[in-house]
Amino acid sequence: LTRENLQKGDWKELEFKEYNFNAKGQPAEGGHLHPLLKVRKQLKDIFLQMGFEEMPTNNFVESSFWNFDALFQPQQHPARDSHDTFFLEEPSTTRELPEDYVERVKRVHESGGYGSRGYGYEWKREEANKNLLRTHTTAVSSRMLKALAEKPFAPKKYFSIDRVFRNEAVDRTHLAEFHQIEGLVCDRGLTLGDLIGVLHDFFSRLGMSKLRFKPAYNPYTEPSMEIFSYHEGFGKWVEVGNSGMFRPEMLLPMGLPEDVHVIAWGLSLERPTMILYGIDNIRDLFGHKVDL
Ligand SMILES: COC[C@@H]1[C@H](c2ccc(C#Cc3ccccc3)cc2)[C@@H]2CN(C(=O)Nc3ccc(OC4CC4)cc3)C[C@@H](O)[C@@H](O)CN12
Repeated sequence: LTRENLQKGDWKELEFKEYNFNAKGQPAEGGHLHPLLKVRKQLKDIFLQMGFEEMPTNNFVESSFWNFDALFQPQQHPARDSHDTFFLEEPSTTRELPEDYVERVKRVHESGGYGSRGYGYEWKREEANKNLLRTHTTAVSSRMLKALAEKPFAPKKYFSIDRVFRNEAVDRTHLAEFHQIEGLVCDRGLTLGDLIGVLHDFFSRLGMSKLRFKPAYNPYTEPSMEIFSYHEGFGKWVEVGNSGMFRPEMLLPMGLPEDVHVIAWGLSLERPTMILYGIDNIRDLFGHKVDL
């Protein structure tokens, strides 16, 4: 059969096989939910069962003020460098900030207060005004805690699961973005023991009952702890997250009562998903088809 004799209509002379309408068709491939979304739902259900409320995380763009300054993260901290953070060209600066609160944040960075020595550097407003892609969902936590401080105090339990962006070299296990999971409990008189207790409760619901804690450092939490869990499958201890108590230099400028403490912890969505689904290249989570 060539294009010419097809066009000429010679096909009419040809013998065609009868159609067999009883032949079975190709089995249709069923769809399937993306592994990340299944693990996200599983974690959201755990938080809801523990009585946590979800925080509104639908703003990927954030100001350096809420992402760093409000968390008492100093302006010269390496994480605030463009090597680690995606700053926006347009709109490059944030429209408005709560001026009275900004004044208290400036002061606590420069000269401390509330029992803190501060950092003793000249804090710059233009640095705080810079817009960026949020580097952690802790930026949302700071907004929520400030909002809490504006009302008569009532204890709260919040969580968030959403995308965060880091200007990092991408490789087999790192992309420029990942999903951070964060939980926090805000109440009077909370202690490190309460943090350890809520971590045991949370991670046991993920099947991780043996936990170990290691002292760590975050600019916005003191004390801080890395969280490890014994993974039966691998027969070794796996780092499953980070945690701590937000510093007074973060909470008191917001206007929260002095006896109110906040315990918080975080982990990623990709790590557990890759382990639970045996995916060893993070690129198999995004982009092309995942062969399950
Ligand atoms: C730059 O990325 C950091 C990311 C991500 C992370 C780390 C810290 C936080 C945080 C926090 C925080 C601390 C204090 C107060 C508020 C938030 C959030 C995400 C994971 C956190 N990690 C992580 O998710 N590990 C993990 C979690 C669950 C899991 O479950 C498996 C079924 C068994 C397995 C592993 C720990 C490491 O993977 C770490 O190397 C990578 N971390």
